[in-house]
Order: sequence, then structure tokens, then C-alpha cells
Amino acid sequence: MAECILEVKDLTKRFRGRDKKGRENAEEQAAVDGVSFSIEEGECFGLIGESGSGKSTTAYMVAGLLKPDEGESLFRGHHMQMVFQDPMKAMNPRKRVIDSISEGILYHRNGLSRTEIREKALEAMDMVQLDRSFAKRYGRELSGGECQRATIARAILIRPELLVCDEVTSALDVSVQAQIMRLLDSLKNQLGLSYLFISHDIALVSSICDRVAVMYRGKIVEMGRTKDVIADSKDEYTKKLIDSVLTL
Ligand SMILES: Nc1ncnc2c1ncn2[C@@H]1O[C@H](COP(=O)(O)OP(=O)(O)OP(=O)(O)O)[C@@H](O)[C@H]1O
Repeated sequence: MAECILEVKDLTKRFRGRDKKGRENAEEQAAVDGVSFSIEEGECFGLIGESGSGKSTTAYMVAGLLKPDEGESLFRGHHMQMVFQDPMKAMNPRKRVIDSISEGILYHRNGLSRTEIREKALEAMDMVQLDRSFAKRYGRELSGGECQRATIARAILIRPELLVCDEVTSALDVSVQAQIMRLLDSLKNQLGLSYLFISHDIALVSSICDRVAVMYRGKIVEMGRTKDVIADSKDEYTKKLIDSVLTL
């Protein structure tokens, strides 16, 4: 049986509301409310739900970017990396691509020389099928898809066991989305990666995720094997979510 790489137990995060003038008020609302799930080694686990359902807040807590009010997220690997929605923001437009990718290893350099780091960054570019000739370009000179390949190269540089992907294809057009999905799928097999794959797009999730959890108003309302959830959802909200895609 595969080992568990991530265990999320009862994660809860509340945010203060704001009044009409934008001032924080005392009233708190749970953006994430008692969320629990686990991810096995080599598994792709999807988190779906409409905008505002708490997916990103969950991802930030898993990645350690946000402190939960209650509950915990236990990562049993060595390295976890997060890839964000907007690759153009994630890549510095004024830095050469090779330098932005190399940043991924600077905190973990383990005595590697600059040349060795550069060689590793070039190997990561090969893995994401970004031609080495792009290394000397500046971030601003890449297309959205190329930029997302570069951010994925940066993320895999330290060989993480888990990649948290938050709407990683939302900013890309459909044909480029498909290429990035194929890339993520092949990296999963090549590197034995596990994914927490967040998306509001059920079609994308069903193309890559082994299991899926559906979030609604901060809670998981349904969880199971992706094909079972899509073919035979038990929860009313999930049914509506799936129907809305199928009738598009
Ligand atoms: N820093 C914050 N301060 C106050 N409220 C927040 C903050 N971050 C998120 N929220 C609120 O928490 C709720 C969940 O937001 P979250 O971004 O996690 O949802 P989401 O499902 O990822 O949505 P989307 O798909 O649009 O990114 C929303 O109502 C949002 O307005």
C-alpha cells in the first residue's frame, strides 16, 4: 500500500469581514471549515469548487503560507512546492529565465557551485520541454505557457515530493492548458510526484486526478475517486456543479 505523503486534519481558517468603508469588523467568517483529507505518494488529489469556496486558502495552509486557526497539515516528505495561477506574476520580468529558475535551489544548495546549480536548472528546463535557448531570455520575453513551464521547472528543481498546483492553467488559453496538463501528467510519472491540484474546472481535474474533493462554503461536501464522483455524485451541490459543466 502507498504511504501517505500529506495528511490534512480539520483545517479551519476564519477571516474578519469588512464594513462598507473597508474597515475590518469583529465578525469572523470561516473560509475553510474543518477540512480533512490525505494524499498518498504518487497520487494526484483534486480540490474543486466554485470561486470563494476556500480552495486557495486550504492550499496556502498546506504550503505553510497561512497559519490555520484550528487543525493541522502534516507533510511527510522533504520538499513541497507551490505553483500559482498567474505565471507572468511568478516570473520576474527583469530577470533572465535561468536565474529565476535557479532561485528554486538557492535555499537548498547543499554546497553546489554556481555552475552545478546552472546545470540543474538547464536539466529542469529539459524536463519541462523549455528549450535551453530560452535560458538567457528575460521573463518578460516569454509567453504565458512558456512562463508556466519555467515556474514548473523552478518548482521541480529541488525534487519535491508534493506539488501544490493552484489553478495553474486558468490564465492560459485552451490549447496551452492541454500542453501544461500533459506536462504535469508526465512529470508525475517521471519524478513520482504527488499533486494537490486545485481547480474550478472539473474537466481538467478529471483528466489528471485520481481522487477529488468538492468544496462548498469552506467545507468538503463530497470526496471519492474522480470517476465515481463525476458519474454518480451523492451530494446535491456536486451534482449541480457537474451538470453546469456538462450542459455548457
Ligand atoms: N486574506 C483574506 N482576508 C479576508 N478574506 C479572505 C482572505 N483570503 C480569502 N478570503 C475569503 O475567504 C473565502 C475563500 O477564498 P479562497 O480564495 O480560498 O477561495 P477559492 O475557492 O480559492 O476561490 P477562487 O477560485 O476564486 O480563487 C472567500 O470568501 C474570500 O473572500
